[in-house]
Amino acid sequence: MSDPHEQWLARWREGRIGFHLAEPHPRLIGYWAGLGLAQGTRILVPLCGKTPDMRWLAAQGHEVIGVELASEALEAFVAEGDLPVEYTREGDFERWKQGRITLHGGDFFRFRPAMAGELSGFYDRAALIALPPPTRQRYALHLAQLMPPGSAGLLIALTHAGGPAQGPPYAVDEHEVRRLFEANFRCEWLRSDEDVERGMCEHLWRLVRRGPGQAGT
Ligand SMILES: C[S@@+](CC[C@H](N)C(=O)[O-])C[C@H]1O[C@@H](n2cnc3c(N)ncnc32)[C@H](O)[C@@H]1O
Repeated sequence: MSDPHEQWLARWREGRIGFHLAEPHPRLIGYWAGLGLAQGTRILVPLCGKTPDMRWLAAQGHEVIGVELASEALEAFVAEGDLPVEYTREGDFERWKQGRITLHGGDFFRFRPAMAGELSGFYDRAALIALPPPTRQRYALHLAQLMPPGSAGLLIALTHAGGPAQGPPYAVDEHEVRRLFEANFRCEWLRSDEDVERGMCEHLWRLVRRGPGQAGT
């Protein structure tokens, strides 16, 4: 079974979702306000799974746009919410809308700017680091296509204590974050946190989308 999409769908079917956290991520709670994004602005959560981070963002007054391959994850997410759900299909994508949260079920790389609407921010936890090396370059470019100049986001990357290891999660160090994103985003490292038990270190970044003519150095 080498199809990466099928591998993720199988994980969801079989409940192998150790990456899922029941509570909003502490770094999201601690650092989101620092981006200065107003209430009502629209935030993209790529490869969202069923993370409660989306409900936390909606509770801050944002419109939230999640994109996820596994419908199972998105069905589980809306089932945990209290508000009524509107379900539609559009081309390759299924769509669930619940309050301020709209979930697009399908391949992130087929998700187009017109489907997202005017985005102001993004939040990536366990999205970039879920992808193998060649796909990460594609991801960084696709994110840049979706995010307009001046928009900003948080990225949580990760390294393994013992050096590179097979993923997911894949190790993505500072050098790689800058190599992938610097051309289109100003990258600012915010902090690193070691998780001794898991032998990993999480790195928090703020990324700001550059405008035309502001290419990275
Ligand atoms: C490690 S999980 C992280 C989920 C979520 N961000 C979280 O913090 O719980 C990565 C997710 O990406 C989804 N995924 C993988 N490839 C994808 C793609 N091409 N398009 C959309 N979702 C994808 C998987 O199904 C999985 O739910």
